[in-house]
Amino acid sequence: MAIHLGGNQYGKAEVRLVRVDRGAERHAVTDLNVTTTLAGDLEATHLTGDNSGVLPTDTQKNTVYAFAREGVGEIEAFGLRLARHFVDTTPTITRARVRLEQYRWERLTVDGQPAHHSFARAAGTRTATVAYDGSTAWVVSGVADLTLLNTTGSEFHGFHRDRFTTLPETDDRILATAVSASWRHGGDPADRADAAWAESFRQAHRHLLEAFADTHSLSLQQTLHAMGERVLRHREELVEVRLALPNKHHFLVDLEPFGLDNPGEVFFAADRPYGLIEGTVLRDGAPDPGLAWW
Ligand SMILES: O=c1[nH]c(=O)c2[nH]c(=O)[nH]c2[nH]1
Repeated sequence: MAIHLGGNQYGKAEVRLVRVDRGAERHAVTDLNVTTTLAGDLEATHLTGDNSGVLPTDTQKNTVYAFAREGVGEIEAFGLRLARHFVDTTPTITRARVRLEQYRWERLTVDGQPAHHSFARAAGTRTATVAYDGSTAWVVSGVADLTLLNTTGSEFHGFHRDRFTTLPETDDRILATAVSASWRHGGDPADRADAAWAESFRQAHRHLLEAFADTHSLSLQQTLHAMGERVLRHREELVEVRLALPNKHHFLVDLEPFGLDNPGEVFFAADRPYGLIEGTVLRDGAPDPGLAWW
């Protein structure tokens, strides 16, 4: 019986990095969770324990910290620098993927003035995944855990019913979700400036929020499509948006046993189970994704 090694990759998961930029005016903080993943000619280590081609995961972790000494900047650009370094300087490594999560810190204000060095953790995580194969780089940016809620403007009715269906139809419900969204950049991201990455993120994030707020929803699926479509309509550098939207159900509480009505005011917020609505919205003619979703 012949047995052979299949696909494989390795790296350091969840390198927690906090960088303080000690500006003369005020400090800034960058708080990251970085995962590096390398692949290439690694058969020897798997088959014989010959580790001569293995760049240790410990070294990968050290590289993240050492590169941060020079500054981090926007996570997409930081990921590109790391991915290029691993492939371009390690003979056995032909592909690298760097995943970055950025936890957001908002500056405090004191007496209406921005604080010099004090911050509060803000909701939502900014994400980026960079892949590089020695010649081409792919970048996907995104957000995770962005919790949104509409108190009205959401309906759900006309759905298929069978003998197990009990869900009442509604023309007015709470719509709440925790957005995980990733958007793929088209073109060559190689030499994009930090300012361009920052603006692209800011605007994509804004359009997601505005689409959620603006869409009169007949289903969370429809809202998902509206969110992806709006990002692509406004951001020509982006070609694909993938969304995962948990439906954070809010059930109207029956107050009749207490002789009370409930005109859409008192809800039970269930945490599980939840509907999970996932989908991809693409620009027509979007380029091949290559390793973008690796
Ligand atoms: O927006 C929704 N989409 C569904 O597919 C669904 N299913 C369900 O029970 N509630 C909802 N809401």
